[in-house]
Amino acid sequence: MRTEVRIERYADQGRCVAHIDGRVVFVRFALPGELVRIELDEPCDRDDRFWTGEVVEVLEPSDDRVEPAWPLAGPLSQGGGVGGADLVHVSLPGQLTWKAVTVSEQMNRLGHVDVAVPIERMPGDEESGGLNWRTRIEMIADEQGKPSMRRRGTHVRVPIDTMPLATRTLLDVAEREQVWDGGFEPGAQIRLSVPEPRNIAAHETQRDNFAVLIDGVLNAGSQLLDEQVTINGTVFNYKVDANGFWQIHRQAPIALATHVINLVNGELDGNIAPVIWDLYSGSGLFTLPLATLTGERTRMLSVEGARVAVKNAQRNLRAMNLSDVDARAGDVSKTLERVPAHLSRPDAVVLDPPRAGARAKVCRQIAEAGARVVVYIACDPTSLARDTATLIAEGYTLKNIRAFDIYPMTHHVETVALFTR
Ligand SMILES: C[S@@+](CC[C@H](N)C(=O)[O-])C[C@H]1O[C@@H](n2cnc3c(N)ncnc32)[C@H](O)[C@@H]1O
Repeated sequence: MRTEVRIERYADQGRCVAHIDGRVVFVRFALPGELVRIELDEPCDRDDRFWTGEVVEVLEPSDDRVEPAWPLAGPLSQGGGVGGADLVHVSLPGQLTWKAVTVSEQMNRLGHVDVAVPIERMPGDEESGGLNWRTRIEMIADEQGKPSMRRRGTHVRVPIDTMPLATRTLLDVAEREQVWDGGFEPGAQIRLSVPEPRNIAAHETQRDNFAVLIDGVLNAGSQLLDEQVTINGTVFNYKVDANGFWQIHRQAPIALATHVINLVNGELDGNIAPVIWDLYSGSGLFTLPLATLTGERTRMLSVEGARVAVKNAQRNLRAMNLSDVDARAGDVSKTLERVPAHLSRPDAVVLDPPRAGARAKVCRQIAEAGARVVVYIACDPTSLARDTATLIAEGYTLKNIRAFDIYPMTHHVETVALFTR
């Protein structure tokens, strides 16, 4: 069913809100203030609490509207529908406004704090129009064995021969490894991971620093990738599993780790022997700089659920002779129930949980351990806002909050919040 609506405001998941006869409709590819014709998703029953739909025609456009730079990810009615870039119809400044409003709204609604959270763009993104930032991409092989993406609301797989959000280095590797030519098992998951070269000389001798994984199994390149991150002038080298977690935007590891270190150092106030926890620590992106760039005799506990990532974190720590870090594999909440005495009273806690957030139990465990400083890195502002309410109830104050646009063209945003008590 098609109908005309006036778009009111931003909602979640890259959608906006409109109303039809008092009923909420979540609309894809819309912008506040616009008058648009939408196609409602079927089924839309009288008893539904809300409906969803997508813009098919823009009658009165917003100033923030642009032609999609990647039409395949745009609206279905314009031949798009493959997902992966739900703000592709929004100008780059408009994307920052969208994210700033949604983060502030969530912090207000669920965290009960009134803060403006401007969003900071990553270096290079303006020049590349919000494209060419992903160091990791995933696709599915279609019936002909070619890389493809599924068109929303259908079983149709659209073959693709490029990925505009991928870095130029990744696209070069894909070309060289003839990934776009196909030859994969239909239905297979194809994942490419290509570290961003930070050092041109090293890059030339590191032609195998990439991975093509098919259904999680290495098909070409290396299982163990070399990532390099420079933080406040110090170079850190990381071994990372090609299947494991690593920040996707080519600039995110630098921007996030630098900000985290600066926040922690700003709060430790010259403490030369602090105890620091790094929770949800992955391969040690924050652990290594926290262990070396804070106090002279910093002692640390890091906790990560993925065993392979912990093995790599331990390898990364050994390579830097960092013996004062107890890098543990396990669930964060369970591990925090049995922390060795010398690490049990942290001065600062850094946590970077998955999308669902740390949840109330972990926030309370952090508070009970007596941490004065908490640095929370969040990929979902809704979870951050919920956990903010718990931390505030535990006596913390939100002292600083910044957000980073490490997912251009999508509604996703990374927020870093500093709490003190
Ligand atoms: C957003 S990533 C952050 C990793 C790391 N800080 C980084 O930036 O590279 C979240 C990590 O939490 C881990 N994780 C998820 N749930 C967990 C849990 N309940 N206990 C421990 N680790 C968990 C995941 O395996 C993942 O590595």
